[in-house]
Amino acid sequence: MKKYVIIVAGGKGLRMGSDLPKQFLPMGDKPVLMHTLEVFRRYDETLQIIVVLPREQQDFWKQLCQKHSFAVEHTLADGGETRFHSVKNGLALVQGPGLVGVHDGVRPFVSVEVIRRCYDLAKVQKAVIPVVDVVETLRHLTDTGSETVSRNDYKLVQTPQVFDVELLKQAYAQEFTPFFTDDASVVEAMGMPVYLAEGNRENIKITTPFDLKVGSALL
Ligand SMILES: Nc1ccn([C@@H]2O[C@H](COP(=O)(O)OP(=O)(O)OP(=O)(O)O)[C@@H](O)[C@H]2O)c(=O)n1
Ligand SMILES: C[C@](O)(CO)[C@H](O)COP(=O)(O)O
Repeated sequence: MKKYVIIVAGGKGLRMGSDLPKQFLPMGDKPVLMHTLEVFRRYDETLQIIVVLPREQQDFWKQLCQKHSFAVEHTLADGGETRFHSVKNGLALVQGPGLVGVHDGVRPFVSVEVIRRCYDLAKVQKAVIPVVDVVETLRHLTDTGSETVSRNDYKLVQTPQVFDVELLKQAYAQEFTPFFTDDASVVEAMGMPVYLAEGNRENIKITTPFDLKVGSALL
């Protein structure tokens, strides 16, 4: 069965507040995005990797790849206005049946085991996402204040989110709404169930300078 991953790195990184887009920030000996691609290549030599980057950053990325002698084969797609539009641009390069994962370029600490688990389960379940437990107490904001809710009723959602190709293409043909904050929400909007798999706690999304410090410690 043919397998693809769309690695989205088309955002602005506003919360990082750095001049250099966060996917290119160095972590250890190489940029964040290279770490991410390497985990997926370790998972599967034959996986077709599609990286989504803003068009104006693509030449810079190619220069970085040369500088680091980065040999993980991939194709490039143009970033879009939102994550939804970036995924849609990547999906346009996916031809033929199979499984397609969507992964945030700024989640370099996903484990090979979690990637494998999600792709393996998706062969049967068609739509699989990695999740982890909430480890802190959660409060819900109400009109009058706030109230404790049961954390056992919630999960934190990670990527890669893996789908049957046809299903994800159908889902992404829908009109965009701001409610679509991940790929599962897009698939669910068609009335399709999403299967939860165990993620890994280190699989953080590098969003703020603090996350970058945590990431450097995790290397
Ligand atoms: N138009 C967009 C917006 C986001 N992303 C990607 O989606 C992932 C998760 O988004 P987030 O961490 O929020 O990245 P940014 O949107 O870049 O960050 P911010 O919200 O702080 O600007 C990132 O890999 C980001 O590059 C994307 O490909 N295209
Ligand atoms: C897809 C995601 O990483 C799952 O947790 C998350 O929803 C991305 O949100 P962002 O606002 O685009 O960072």
